[in-house]
Amino acid sequence: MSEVKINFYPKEPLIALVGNPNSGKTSLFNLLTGGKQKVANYAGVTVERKEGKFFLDSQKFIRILDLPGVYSLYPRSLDERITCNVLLGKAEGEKKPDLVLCILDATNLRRNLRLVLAVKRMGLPCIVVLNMIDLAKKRGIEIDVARLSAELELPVVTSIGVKSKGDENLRQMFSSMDFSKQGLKSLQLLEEESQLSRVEADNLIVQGILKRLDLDKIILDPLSDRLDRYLLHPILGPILLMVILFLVFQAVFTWASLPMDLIKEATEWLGNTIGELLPDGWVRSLIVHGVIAGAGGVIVFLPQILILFFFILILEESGYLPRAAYLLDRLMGSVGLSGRSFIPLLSSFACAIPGIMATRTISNTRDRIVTILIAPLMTCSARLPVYSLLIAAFIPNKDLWMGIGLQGFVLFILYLSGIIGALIIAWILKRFTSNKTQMHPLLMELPEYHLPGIKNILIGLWQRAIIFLNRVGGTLMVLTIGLWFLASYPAAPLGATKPSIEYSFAGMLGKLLAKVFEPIGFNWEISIALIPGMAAREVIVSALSTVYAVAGNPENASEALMPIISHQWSLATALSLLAWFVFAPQCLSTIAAVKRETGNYKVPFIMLSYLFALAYFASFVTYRLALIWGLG
Ligand SMILES: Nc1nc2c(ncn2[C@@H]2O[C@H](COP(=O)(O)OP(=O)(O)OP(=O)(O)O)[C@@H](O)[C@H]2O)c(=O)[nH]1
Ligand SMILES: [Mg+2]
Repeated sequence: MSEVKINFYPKEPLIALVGNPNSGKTSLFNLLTGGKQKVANYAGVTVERKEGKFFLDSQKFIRILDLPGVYSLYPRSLDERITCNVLLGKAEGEKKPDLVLCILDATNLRRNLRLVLAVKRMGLPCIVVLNMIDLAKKRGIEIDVARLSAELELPVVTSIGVKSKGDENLRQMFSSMDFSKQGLKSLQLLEEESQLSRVEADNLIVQGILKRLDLDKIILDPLSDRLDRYLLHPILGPILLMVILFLVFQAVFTWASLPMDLIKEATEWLGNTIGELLPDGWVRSLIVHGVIAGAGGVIVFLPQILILFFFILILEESGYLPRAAYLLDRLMGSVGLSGRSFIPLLSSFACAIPGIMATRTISNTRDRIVTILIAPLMTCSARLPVYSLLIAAFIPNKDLWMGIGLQGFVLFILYLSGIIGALIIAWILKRFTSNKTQMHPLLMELPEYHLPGIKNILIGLWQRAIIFLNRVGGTLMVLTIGLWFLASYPAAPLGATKPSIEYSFAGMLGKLLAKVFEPIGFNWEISIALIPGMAAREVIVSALSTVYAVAGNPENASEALMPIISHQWSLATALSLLAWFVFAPQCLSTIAAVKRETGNYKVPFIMLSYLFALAYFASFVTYRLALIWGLG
């Protein structure tokens, strides 16, 4: 039977937001539609098309599409192709837009105007939006909007993407427009020319316009210039980058301790109170051992995740991140990657999935696949609870030097191990895959420094918290309850001498698995917890809480996990488990995302196998060395 594809296009008018990367399209999209898409101060943040609604009145609305930024309409990478396909009406399941909003960075008209000419040439109705008009004014760039509109033969409005009523002019324009097909006049199509001459011709046209509007002087931002003299200095720059990262990890431990203690006390209190209220039996065991011990064990790490993201968001919004890419370009080049891979790898510190999606900005396929393969080695936020638990239980909280704590230092080393591992793997992959394409030098735009907006940061943190809590309430809860069941049944036989969990399904399975993991120092409790931990890394924390709660002393049901493991495990085991989590692919959604983004099973299969092998090897070496040093 052949498949019949039916495309259903909603009848509402469709507006597409098009513009150079980092010109503020997503900021405006969020303002117009009330959306909460990711905004950050570097090129290539948006890599998918996103849809939202703009309501003209209580019933009528316009559909608005946010698109990846493009420099031209000759796509080089996957994300640029998405935009071009939408404009050409070739995007799957989407009609040709009825209107295009060309979003321009008003401080850089020279580059931005070229795209307007290209869009105009496509024959789509178009409105030009001069965004970042606040920055332009501050820098003394005065744009005569009426004259620009006359020059372009297009309507022009100004906007501020970061101010709450910054989209007012656009809203007014929408409300006065007739969105019927006849109401939107298409622009005249210019005749076809060869590509090169067209680029040259466009440059001349833009130059002419700028000259007539008295805007042909290049006015740079003096502050960005001055800051870059230090932050991009060949020696000082990398040192400052290291210091910044190091301080972030210190803060993750020191700032979080108070809120973490509060959450810990609250969960213990809740566990004990509910434990006392409920009669002894399976319901009490499920709620206290399964739900409260499991979820409480993980929620306690929320403050650390938020502190980490607070810094990441500030670095993103300020415009420092692409500078870090620039600083690390040579290092990345030495292992065969371009600085283009930096932003996707950096996104992977939040979670490998958006990182893998961000590889769409990499035009070279081999580079893209290598970046996808090493993305899971960047320490994602789901590892933080695991690292944090083990560090707090096994690494003494003492000062190394001048207020620098040992715990923060170990966390820094763990992050670094992932990065070094990734660089080594990239280098090996480069040796074994033929690379016929030439290395391209990094051509990346350095945006100007902005003061991060409080609102954007708060929205970003809020979203992170929601993602984390949803995972705790969803996947984690289901798996924990499942594990509680396996750990509680079948019940121990009469006259049993050992803890009941040892007679349960989980106990039996754990003992079987322990044979595989014994050489790297994992006991059967860890072995069993690794299985639900495949769904998501932080699940191992709740799984361990549940396993030990079920196995533990029923009198003190909600005893915290930390003191238990620090008693029962050797330091060698803890270090080995840390090494395991640096490398192991304990995340099924990442594997699924790789399959989706590469379209085949080969890459996810290679990823799973090499990561497991690497993790086992790293844990084995760590464990054996620790034993030799007498840490067993
Ligand atoms: N001062 C100022 N900053 C703005 C304005 N509009 C956006 N920004 C900032 O500019 C940066 C880029 O904004 P985004 O909305 O992510 O840009 P984008 O065009 O969607 O970028 P890509 O998705 O990478 O193509 C962010 O740091 C915003 O906070 C504006 O009008 N004024
Ligand atoms: Mg965007």
